[in-house]
Amino acid sequence: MAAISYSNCPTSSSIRSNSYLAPSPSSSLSANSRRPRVFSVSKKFRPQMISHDSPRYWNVLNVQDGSVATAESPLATETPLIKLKDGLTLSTSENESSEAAGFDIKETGSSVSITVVGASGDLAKKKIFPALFALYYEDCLPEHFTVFGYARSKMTDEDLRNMVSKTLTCRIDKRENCSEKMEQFLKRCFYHSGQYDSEENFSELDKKLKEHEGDRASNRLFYLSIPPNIFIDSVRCASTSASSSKGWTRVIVEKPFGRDSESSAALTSGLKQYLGEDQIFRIDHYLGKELVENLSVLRFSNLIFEPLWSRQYIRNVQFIFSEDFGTEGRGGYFDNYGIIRDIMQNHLLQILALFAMETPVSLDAEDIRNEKVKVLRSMKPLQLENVVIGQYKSHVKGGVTYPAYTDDKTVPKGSLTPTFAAAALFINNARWDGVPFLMKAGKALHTKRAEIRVQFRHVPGNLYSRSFGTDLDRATNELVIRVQPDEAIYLKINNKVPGLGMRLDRSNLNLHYAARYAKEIPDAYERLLLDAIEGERRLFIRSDELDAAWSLFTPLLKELEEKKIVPEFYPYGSRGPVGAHYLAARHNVRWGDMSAEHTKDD
Ligand SMILES: NC(=O)C1=CN([C@@H]2O[C@H](COP(=O)(O)OP(=O)(O)OC[C@H]3O[C@@H](n4cnc5c(N)ncnc54)[C@H](OP(=O)(O)O)[C@@H]3O)[C@@H](O)[C@H]2O)C=CC1
Ligand SMILES: O=C1O[C@H](COP(=O)(O)O)[C@@H](O)[C@H](O)[C@H]1O
Repeated sequence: MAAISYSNCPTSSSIRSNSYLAPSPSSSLSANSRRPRVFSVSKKFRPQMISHDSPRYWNVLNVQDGSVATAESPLATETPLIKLKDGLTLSTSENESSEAAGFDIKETGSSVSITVVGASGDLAKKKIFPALFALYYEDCLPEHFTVFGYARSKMTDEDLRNMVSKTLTCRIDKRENCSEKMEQFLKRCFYHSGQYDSEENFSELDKKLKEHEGDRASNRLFYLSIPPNIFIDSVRCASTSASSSKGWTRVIVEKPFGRDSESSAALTSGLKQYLGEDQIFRIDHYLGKELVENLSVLRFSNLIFEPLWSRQYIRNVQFIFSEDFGTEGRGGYFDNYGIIRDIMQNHLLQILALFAMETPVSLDAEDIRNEKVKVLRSMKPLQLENVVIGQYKSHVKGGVTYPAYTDDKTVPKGSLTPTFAAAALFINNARWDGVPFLMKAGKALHTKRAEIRVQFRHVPGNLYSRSFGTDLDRATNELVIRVQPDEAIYLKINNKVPGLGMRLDRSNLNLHYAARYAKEIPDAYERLLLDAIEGERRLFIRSDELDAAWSLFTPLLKELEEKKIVPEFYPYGSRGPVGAHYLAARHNVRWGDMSAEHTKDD
């Protein structure tokens, strides 16, 4: 039966788990929620749970008149409430059996307040507030929600609204009622100025939050959009003075999660002094990108890919990230981290884990994260000989001078911090033994792009090998998942050029998102914020994943720093250090984005 949703939100988990591919209705539910629950009691309302299409929405049958209502599950709200349409709420003691559960009708609903800690900062302005507005525009936020900005800067509610309004867009021009929606959204935004280590200031925030929450069950989400050295202080103050007493409290933590294994472990134990692991949402925004989400769909819902997904057919896999701008404005932060910590250890490694994992038991967060962590734990720590590092230098092009990394005033002169790195990694398991997984990440390169390239093996005894000359690599299939920009999935195949002769050509079977779908793709932060509100942890990083990720990179990072390895300098706007080609060649790999036939379109 189709779920009846009272929300128009096109991206809520109810819709996502209810895809046309029709996974089993319970496929995205936690183990606890899989058992059908039957609630019955009061004379007036005798709702009976008949299906749960998502963790968030349950279809509830009124056994008296046979009508079906969509209810928000207590699992989603983490409060013992089942919210029916029209603001009615059934509260229940969450009885697991089919025994009477004791419903009691209250005319309230739960509220969610989202506090952006560090609201005056770059990320808040650039990503978080716009994502919240987009969710509001799409009707994805709960009916009773409030957004609070918190930072030291002195601002009024009105100042915050002015600041936020400058970055809000409806993403696509001429969307209906955009300015009214913006006004309505801004009315829900408030500001409180305070120190990050002041329990008193957080108590003041708590008071303001309570004024907005009223009698409702109150759920609170804190987004730590602040430098990492103040994460723990903020969490201590938020949890002791501003956590919810009648609902859930969750904290989204932004990267960097430490600089190495030790600092990451210290951060985790610091956070866990005040929060349970289930309250911590470690964000890696690459996991929220549409094509990264699609990776598992592509692999597990198409018969043609999964059988090929192993060392038997795949020669190598490449994860490529490039930006055509430098560290502009973020040099101070970047110099302490470098490209390996900024991009490889998190974004690219997370994609690798998703790419290489075994089929999870279900789409449950824990099942997926269990498989990802197994991949990470099967990998050898990175060796220096399998890494190339680079740093961009100044370059003059068309009369314009592009700066060197060290020209940034916030970067120490003579800094050896890499702005580019290439690496070869290996997964020591039966599926991937011997297959090089190459990563390449760089700033100030010739293009902005993130993609996954899967290069397949040669066709054994290829009948047409003469048509390819001596370069058999040109004849192999390559699957490209272009994460951004201009999202696409395409497969390079060999085909005959039409005509009477027998000439072969290479063509792309292309799923080009802009051509296939009229609808714009939501920003990663929208998906992740919605998931955090809904308690969906699949796209957030669990602490054991984080430990395993750091174990792979920490020895290398220490060696680079202790030996003061000098990066290879490459001109701003170039294709990066040539060392990356030698590294690939040593593993019999050619970078897919560098091949002679690589054109702008692919
Ligand atoms: N910006 C980006 O694109 C990305 C950022 N991140 C991460 O997100 C978090 C926020 O990033 P971003 O917004 O760029 O950070 P900002 O440097 O802009 O800092 C955010 C806010 O924190 C406060 N703050 C800054 N420095 C200090 C300090 N030393 N002590 C106390 N408070 C301070 C400031 O607010 P006030 O002075 O008003 O208190 C500032 O507006 C960081 O952890 C960053 O690494 C992750 C991915 C991308
Ligand atoms: O986490 C980070 O990501 C951005 C790139 O994100 P994108 O979504 O714009 O591709 C990168 O610029 C930044 O250095 C890094 O910290």
